[in-house]
Amino acid sequence: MAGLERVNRELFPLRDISSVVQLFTDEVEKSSEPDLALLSIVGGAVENSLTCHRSPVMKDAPVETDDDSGGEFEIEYHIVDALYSQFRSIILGSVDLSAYGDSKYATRELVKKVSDVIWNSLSRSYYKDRAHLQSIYSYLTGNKLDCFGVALAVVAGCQVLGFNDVHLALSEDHAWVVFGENGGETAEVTWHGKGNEDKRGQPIGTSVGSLSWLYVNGQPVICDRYMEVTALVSSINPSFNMTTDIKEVADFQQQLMWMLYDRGYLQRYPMALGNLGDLEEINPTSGRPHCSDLFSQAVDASRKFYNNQHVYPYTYQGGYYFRQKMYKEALGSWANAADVLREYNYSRDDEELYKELMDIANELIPHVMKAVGSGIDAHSILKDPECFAHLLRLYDGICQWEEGSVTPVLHIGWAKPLVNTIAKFDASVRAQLVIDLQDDLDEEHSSEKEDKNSSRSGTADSGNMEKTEEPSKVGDNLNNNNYTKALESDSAQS
Ligand SMILES: FC(F)(F)Cc1cc2c(N3CCN(c4nnc(C(F)(F)F)s4)CC3)ncnc2s1
Repeated sequence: MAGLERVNRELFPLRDISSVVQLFTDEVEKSSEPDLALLSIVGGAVENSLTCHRSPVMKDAPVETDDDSGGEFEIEYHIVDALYSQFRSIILGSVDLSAYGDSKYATRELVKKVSDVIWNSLSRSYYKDRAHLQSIYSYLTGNKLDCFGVALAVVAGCQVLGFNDVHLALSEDHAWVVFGENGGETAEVTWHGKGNEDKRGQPIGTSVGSLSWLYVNGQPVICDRYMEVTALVSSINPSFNMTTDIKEVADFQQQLMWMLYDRGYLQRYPMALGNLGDLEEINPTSGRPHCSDLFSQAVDASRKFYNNQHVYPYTYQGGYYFRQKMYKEALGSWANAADVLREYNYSRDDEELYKELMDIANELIPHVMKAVGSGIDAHSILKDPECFAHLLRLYDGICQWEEGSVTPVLHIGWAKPLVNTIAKFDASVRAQLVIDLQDDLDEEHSSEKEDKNSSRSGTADSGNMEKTEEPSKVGDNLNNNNYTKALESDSAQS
């Protein structure tokens, strides 16, 4: 049954955010499942009308516009109805259901067919990373979708065909679908990254590739219809250009996210909690949890539902602390992010995460060292052994990420900022370092990476190094090898 009959036509034409929020609220509160195609079309229409021909407000100083220069959009019912019918007819017209048996559950062939229908109707060549390509509105009006948008459109297409077992599966940098009687089947439906052959139709690899962050060690966010609405709302993009956001779109997204949050649809979705935290940091909603609570809820959700295998909750949180100049807490979050990495092998599919860690290690931390180096910070980081421990835990986690990986992670570009950073810490702090040598340390080094999923999940927690029967005071050793000379010469230069 076409979703539009049930839509409250009095809301149209949609002229303000509250009417669009009402439409989304009606959809998630109605007895049957929310209609993904309808919501993606409406959300995309609002986003595109406000970001693609507007007078922008500066990203870091959203000005309250008393006139309605910011909020002007008008979405007519007949436009939404036409686009919705167009999507339905594309899907229903291309898929001959009789060819897929009479099972009420989707088959791999059916999922692949829907993916082909979307895939083959995309423009030949366009800049895939551009903003505003995530919605079915973009697909219908511009034949363009980004990687996430293709996956969402496939799930929406399967919903049109009546296969409500097909759901979105999300890692931190990829999307695929689950389907079948108990959702036990998986299938690639979109591409990933640049220059990689797509694997559409194939199940998610169980090979060594599945030890890469890209598939989050078998801990993806498996969506139900409501979490799929959360994913499409979370993918709303308020950017006008690299430096400017459209405040009305951010407000629109924020209000939708709180509506979904109140219904529990962000509870098992760490990145959505992180996105809402970012929005709240920029523009706090009175009476709502503080953004730092949302970042903590994202961390807790990853620990509770995903075996702490997600990295982004810690980098969302670390980024927040960094912006608030809470540098010790930032180092702690970044070290916790690196603890997650230990479980993974670095693979060429993990570039996005590599860039994130490069930025932390080689841009943000040097910035912290400069900021505290000028002595303004009384309880200086540089005299605090726990900060030093966080820093070492961060780098040790990156090293362990590299261990057993076919692709190296670290290179000289990492070593120079590292040496500089360590050199900034007081010698007295470095001398306090006691390395906790586990008895089985040498066995661990010889064991294959496969053991990663076994014993290592209990890695160092807050970096407190306990005394063991054979402590080796690294501080002393530092003074009689060329490592120290490197430190001294380097610090002499800086
Ligand atoms: F589907 C893919 F392939 F696109 C993978 C997904 C990404 C993503 C997301 N993102 C990606 C991470 N992202 C981040 N923004 N800041 C981040 C941090 F580095 F600060 F942690 S991570 C923005 C929102 N937000 C909600 N859901 C998803 S599903």
